[in-house]
Amino acid sequence: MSAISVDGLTKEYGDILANDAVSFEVAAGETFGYLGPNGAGKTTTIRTIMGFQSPTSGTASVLGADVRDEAALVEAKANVGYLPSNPGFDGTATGTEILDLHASVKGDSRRTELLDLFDVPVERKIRSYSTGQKQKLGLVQAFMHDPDLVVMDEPTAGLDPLVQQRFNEFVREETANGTTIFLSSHVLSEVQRVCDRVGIIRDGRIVTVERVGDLLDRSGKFVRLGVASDVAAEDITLDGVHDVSVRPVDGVAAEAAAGGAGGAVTAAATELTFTFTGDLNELVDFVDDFDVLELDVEEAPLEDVFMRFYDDEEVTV
Ligand SMILES: Nc1ncnc2c1ncn2[C@@H]1O[C@H](COP(=O)(O)OP(=O)(O)OP(=O)(O)O)[C@@H](O)[C@H]1O
Repeated sequence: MSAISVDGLTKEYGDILANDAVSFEVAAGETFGYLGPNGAGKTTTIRTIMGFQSPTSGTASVLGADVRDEAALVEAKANVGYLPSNPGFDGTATGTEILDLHASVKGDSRRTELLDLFDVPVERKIRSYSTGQKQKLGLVQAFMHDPDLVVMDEPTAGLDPLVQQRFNEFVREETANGTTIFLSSHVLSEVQRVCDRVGIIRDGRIVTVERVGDLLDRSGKFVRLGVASDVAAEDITLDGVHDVSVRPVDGVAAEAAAGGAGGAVTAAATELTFTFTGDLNELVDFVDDFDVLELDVEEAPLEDVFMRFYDDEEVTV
């Protein structure tokens, strides 16, 4: 049985089609990332699968309970943790009071362990919390009853890099222990660190659902190569190179890029940028023939990935 099954889910808000026949499955034990830019429809799907709003058409099930069957969903949700985006806790309550309330409904067998990990000032009133402290309280609340499935809407928003790293390790440990995790994000690199598979949504429609490794292989790398010679786009003859752009760099810039001190650099220099979908070993062999001043290899930006999917879609429609 899938932990989450979404089937033709459509949600309209008046004239706005926020989810358009969205379908995907999240297997039990999987960590699934739901990716998309602002306004793509992620929160709409999450709120619908959590039963906070009804679908216009289509359906979804959570731990086997159809979201349109209120009684079944309430029962299933005893085993689900949920972290909304920007959790809106009552500002006049303390963290402890919030956790006590949730504990009375679902339990809190892991409260102490999680508070040690995420370090929340639980004795203080929520209105004095920073954004990150509220988010950490939300994480403790989502996991403290040791649920089988945790659904999180942008869980790392507002977390500093150290806590983000702690969160990533924690998610990997939870997955290893068999918990199913569904999280939304608009940052591919973040999802890439913890998720097995991703679903990408744009303008309310699923663009792709695939394994993170496959997605990154198809998306390629963004390469910036600085060389101490005059190079044209046609000189980059390597398989897997796309969208080459060439910019001559003046002597001073070349010297700075090379980290050289003193003495003007007279040779021409070139900065090339391109997307690379080939074998990185071949890229390394290829650049060995140049006098390399700079080489950066990064994940392709998420927007480029989205654009490529749109291009693909246009071709096939
Ligand atoms: N209650 C609502 N009433 C009207 N329109 C809504 C409502 N909630 C969301 N929308 C619209 O539906 C679309 C999808 O919004 P949604 O919040 O699901 O996107 P999102 O992917 O979660 O975005 P973000 O990353 O910015 O949180 C947007 O155009 C949004 O303006």
